[in-house]
Amino acid sequence: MRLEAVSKRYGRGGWVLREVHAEVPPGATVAFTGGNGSGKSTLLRILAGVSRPTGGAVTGRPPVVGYVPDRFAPEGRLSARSYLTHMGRVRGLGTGAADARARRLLDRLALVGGADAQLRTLSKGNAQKVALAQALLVPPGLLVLDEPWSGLDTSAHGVLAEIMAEVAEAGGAVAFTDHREAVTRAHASVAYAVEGGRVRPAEPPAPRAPVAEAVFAHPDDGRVPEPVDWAALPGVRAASGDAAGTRVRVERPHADALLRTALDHGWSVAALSRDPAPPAGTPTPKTGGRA
Ligand SMILES: Nc1ncnc2c1ncn2[C@@H]1O[C@H](COP(=O)(O)OP(=O)(O)OP(=O)(O)O)[C@@H](O)[C@H]1O
Repeated sequence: MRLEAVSKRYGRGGWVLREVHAEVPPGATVAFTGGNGSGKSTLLRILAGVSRPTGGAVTGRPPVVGYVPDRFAPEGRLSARSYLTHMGRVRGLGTGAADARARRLLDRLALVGGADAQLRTLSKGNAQKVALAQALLVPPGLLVLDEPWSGLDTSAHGVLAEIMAEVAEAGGAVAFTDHREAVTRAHASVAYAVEGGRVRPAEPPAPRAPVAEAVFAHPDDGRVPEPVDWAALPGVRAASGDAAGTRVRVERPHADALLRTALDHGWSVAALSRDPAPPAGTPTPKTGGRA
């Protein structure tokens, strides 16, 4: 997907984006970084197709787009599960398939209050989990995430990183914004800087190193380890919890530092692999169908 000389102004206001050139290729994870008001959200809305550029062209947008806006404040008595099932049907799934997919996603994201929580009762972070689930009901060819880490709890950070990696590994493109350099470096394969409505390629993130995978568990002596924001540590690609413990994929040059951090926080190393298999359950993006 490509933006060519894209410009945007709202009504008769000043130019928010000027002559933007950017590429979001299949399999890439593209970060747009910049200060408040620089135009990042406007750019992501144009990428997602929910806002039209005033000038220029957008080409090659995949047919299935998942979009998570920076703010999602749903109203209403509908439960998260019913809402997602409805949205799944709007996206062309049968009721059974939509419901099953909704429940699996809400389980994976650990929606507090469960799938039957009413939308209007959700906290910011839990509403964001519903927005993310909605974007993934049909595996997207393009996943657009506006400040996706803000508001999410630590365990969801890991799941989000894992989901982004899965979409890219399945050949989809991911575009996201974040203010933090470390997050951009850990998760992006391509980066652009947005400043005053101009967009330029940022210093390319370090080439992707081979990964190792560690599983951290509670020690046998009954001590409770301190929480760690695994996804924010240097080189961490994904972190998630399962029956064995917390599973963290990290670029190999950062593996020793990760182990030190885990041990310093009272975690026990339950397993370590220098050559792990790709993540299970990698979805295949649809190349046709409704967006
Ligand atoms: N719907 C709108 N109508 C008018 N002006 C808007 C609208 N949306 C955004 N703007 C203006 O466009 C500019 C860029 O806003 P945008 O939200 O794209 O920036 P941002 O980089 O995402 O900011 P932040 O990091 O604070 O979310 C701002 O000056 C903002 O006031």
